[in-house]
Amino acid sequence: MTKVPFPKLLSSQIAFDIARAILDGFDKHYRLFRHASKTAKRYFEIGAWPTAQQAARERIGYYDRRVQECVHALEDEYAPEELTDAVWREVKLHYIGLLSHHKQPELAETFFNSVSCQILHREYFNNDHLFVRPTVSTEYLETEELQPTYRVYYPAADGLRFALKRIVTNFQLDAQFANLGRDIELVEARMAAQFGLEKREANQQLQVLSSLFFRNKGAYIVGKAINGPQVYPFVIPVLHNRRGQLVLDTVITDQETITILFSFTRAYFLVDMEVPSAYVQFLRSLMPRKPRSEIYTILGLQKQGKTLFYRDFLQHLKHSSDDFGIAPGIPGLVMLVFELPSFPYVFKVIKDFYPPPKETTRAQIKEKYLLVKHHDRVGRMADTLEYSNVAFPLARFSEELLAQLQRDCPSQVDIEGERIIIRHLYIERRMVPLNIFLTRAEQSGNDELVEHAIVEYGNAIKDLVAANIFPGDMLYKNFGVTRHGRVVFYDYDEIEYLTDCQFRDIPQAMNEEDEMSAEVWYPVGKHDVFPEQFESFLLGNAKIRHYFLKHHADLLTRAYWQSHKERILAGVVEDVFPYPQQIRFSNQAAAIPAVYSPSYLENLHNE
Ligand SMILES: Nc1ncnc2c1ncn2[C@@H]1O[C@H](COP(=O)(O)OP(=O)(O)OP(=O)(O)O)[C@@H](O)[C@H]1O
Repeated sequence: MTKVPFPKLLSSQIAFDIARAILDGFDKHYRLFRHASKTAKRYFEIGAWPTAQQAARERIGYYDRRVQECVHALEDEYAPEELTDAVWREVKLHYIGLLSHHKQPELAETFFNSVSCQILHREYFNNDHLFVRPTVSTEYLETEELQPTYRVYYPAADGLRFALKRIVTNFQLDAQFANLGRDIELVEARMAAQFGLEKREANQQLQVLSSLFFRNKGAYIVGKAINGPQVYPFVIPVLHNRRGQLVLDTVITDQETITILFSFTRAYFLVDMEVPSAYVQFLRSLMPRKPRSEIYTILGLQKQGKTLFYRDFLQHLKHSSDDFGIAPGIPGLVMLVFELPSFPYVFKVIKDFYPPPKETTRAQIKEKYLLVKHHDRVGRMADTLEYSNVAFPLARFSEELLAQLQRDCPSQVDIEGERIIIRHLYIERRMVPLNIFLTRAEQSGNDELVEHAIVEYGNAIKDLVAANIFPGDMLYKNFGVTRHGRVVFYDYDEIEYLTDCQFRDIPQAMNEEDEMSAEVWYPVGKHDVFPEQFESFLLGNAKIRHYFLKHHADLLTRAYWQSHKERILAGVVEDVFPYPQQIRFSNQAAAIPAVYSPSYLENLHNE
């Protein structure tokens, strides 16, 4: 490709118009995105859970729709020969100019890339034509903003209780609290005990993000307390009680629990943000180990998350020297999974052929992965990033991996000089496969760990059930254990909606021959599930069997599955708590100050 010199003058007539059209496309996208966050507040106030879930799902598709709209508009307006690379360079320069007062420049740059990648040829995918690196700074952007990103409260002036009350009432939720005064006292007591704020340093303050975080049936107040050099993150979940009144359910102060709340295994939050980069910066101060890419993603800005992830990946490649190889564990029948040991993610490529008993197609597998992307992942399904045409350095692929890719996924692999291009892949957080985790725990004689893993495994299945997901294949190899010891499902090709499954008891054998038969002698429909059968393929190991039956024997009964299916069909949206039950105020009588009378506690439990 001949290099076009940097333009001394912007001379293209159409470049400005194209830049303007792309930015208008982005602005429309972000307007609708913010609108969805605003309506989330209303749905929360009135408890319209199914509508809220539906709206959250729809929002995920907004971005691609706006990109397509913009691409079509440009293609309609301009002939391909007008969109030369010289023109596109000027488009980018105009675009940079247009972003100088923009509040979401990083997102607008990504939008520019998404549109450009559909119009330009691959050979122009470089920083002259796209934002391979960010150009417009997001630093201190919010100082120009009308609404501050976070509000500051000074407990020293009027007391912690008053500050907390103002924090909650400033959100102006249009719904009744059951007993806000009582809840505030509970928050105050726990914060005082855990943060030790009674020793007041001159800078003592509470900083609270100005918008609530909505997800499922909860709204979350996110902030931090500052006292001298100490910073204490906190999150206060606001929920509805059984009577539809609002309650402060707890205050989460533990860093790890806060990190899990923002985990890659959960649905995206809806947050009304004028300057998203300022939200990301604030959240990073609460969770310094969480990459910015994951924070953008959990805020529903998943394209930005994907862009940043890819930049981080390229940087990591540059600064590492280990080789890509097959991921440890039992190889998949439909996926070839590989890893770079120094990088905490795995890469999954759909194979070209699937041996029996798999009956599926590439399109069906992609559909299942898409289903998970749009569904509430309830902390139990890993989010995946989907990429097309990813280039890797060929020299860093182990021989075994290269041979397997060429054997199992020939349609997905192209070798271009020193690069190997994979046409389509999913990237997902690396976990320890549960089968490996259990074997290691057993070999080390650590029964507590085996029990923990089995309790978590059953809880993972139960959370999925509550979210209307039947995992299909529940073998341990299809689940992983996260850094925080949580068990998460990651094999989606056999996933079904629970409400599409027929849960059945194994029929009584009519004769001895059937009874003794090693084969299934009764007719089985495509969506039939026989929970009694789980025992034979899950509980071969005596220790695992013991712990499973101790904690999750109900999963082996048809009644369990059927009753949950009926609840979902009746329109019940189950509560799934993204934090431990023990820390809920209603479950923590012991931690409640003695001033509260027993009848007071009783009332609290009844709500
Ligand atoms: N996120 C992950 N972290 C670590 N290892 C993983 C991850 N995802 C998959 N693996 C490894 O790759 C293997 C195959 O992955 P996966 O179960 O997704 O493939 P599959 O082809 O759908 O499997 P199946 O044959 O059960 O349908 C797993 O058994 C596990 O060892």
